[in-house]
Amino acid sequence: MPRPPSPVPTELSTAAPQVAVIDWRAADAPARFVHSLLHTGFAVLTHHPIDTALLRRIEAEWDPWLASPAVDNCRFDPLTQDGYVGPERSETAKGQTEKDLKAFFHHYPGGRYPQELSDAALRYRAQAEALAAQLLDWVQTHAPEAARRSFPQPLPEMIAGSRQTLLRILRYPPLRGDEPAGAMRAAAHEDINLLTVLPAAREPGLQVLGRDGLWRDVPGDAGWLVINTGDMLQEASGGVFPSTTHRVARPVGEAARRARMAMPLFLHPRPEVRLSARHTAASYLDERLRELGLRAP
Ligand SMILES: O=C(O)CCC(=O)C(=O)O
Ligand SMILES: [Fe+2]
Repeated sequence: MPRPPSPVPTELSTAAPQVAVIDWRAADAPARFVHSLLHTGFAVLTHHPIDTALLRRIEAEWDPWLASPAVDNCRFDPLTQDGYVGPERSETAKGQTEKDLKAFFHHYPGGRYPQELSDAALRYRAQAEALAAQLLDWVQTHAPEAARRSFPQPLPEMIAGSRQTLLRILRYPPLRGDEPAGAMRAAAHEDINLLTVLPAAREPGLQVLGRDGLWRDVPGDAGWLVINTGDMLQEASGGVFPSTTHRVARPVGEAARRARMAMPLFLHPRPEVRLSARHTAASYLDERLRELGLRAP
């Protein structure tokens, strides 16, 4: 007797959409990329044009630099928003109480850059910015009609000539064991900008919050590129593109003894660009930086 078909497990029928892994060179990459952003806020690209040897070089020189006294010459300036922020001052994500277990350096075009380091991070920045602009074109072309009607101007025009795009080089130090119980490497948060380009870190930890309320690891083999939408794209699209909550989980076991490096590029419009009836890019950023404690209230 043939067996009756087994019922579809409920976990499957209610499963949140998965982050798509897409070959950047494929003819259908733009449409699949935008589809994944719409449904998960994230997409992962393989075979992309960013030089991965350059990324390894940046890790090798910035890992010791971010843990050295040299950072004292380049501390964060709240006016220019660039420079080094140490673990003692690090961000407190919106709605969280513990500081993140991380140190980072912010770089803006024409801004400060450690003179003792090579220009590897600047060369990566140029590559990531060019790719981000291309991906924003993909979003504009394949956005649903409702999002396109909502954009106050075409997305590529919002970034033309922008000097607000931020390169952040992050070092999450090895855990010492005395960290506050609730502290994460990066607590649950959303990014503020339009799109984020994030080369997959060599250490695990990046997780995305699904619509079902479950945390899932973002697929991220070495050499892959993680892209996510930020609050500004959500705002400009009238909520059609979600800005998805993500975090970097606190490591356990062997991984806790290793530092983790990451280098997201946050694509920002020019400050005067209107995102919605309520906000320009500048007013939106200002509100969010105050919440993060990176600008005086
Ligand atoms: O370290 C990572 O992989 C992600 C960092 C991140 O989400 C951020 O800095 O906004
Ligand atoms: Fe983030």
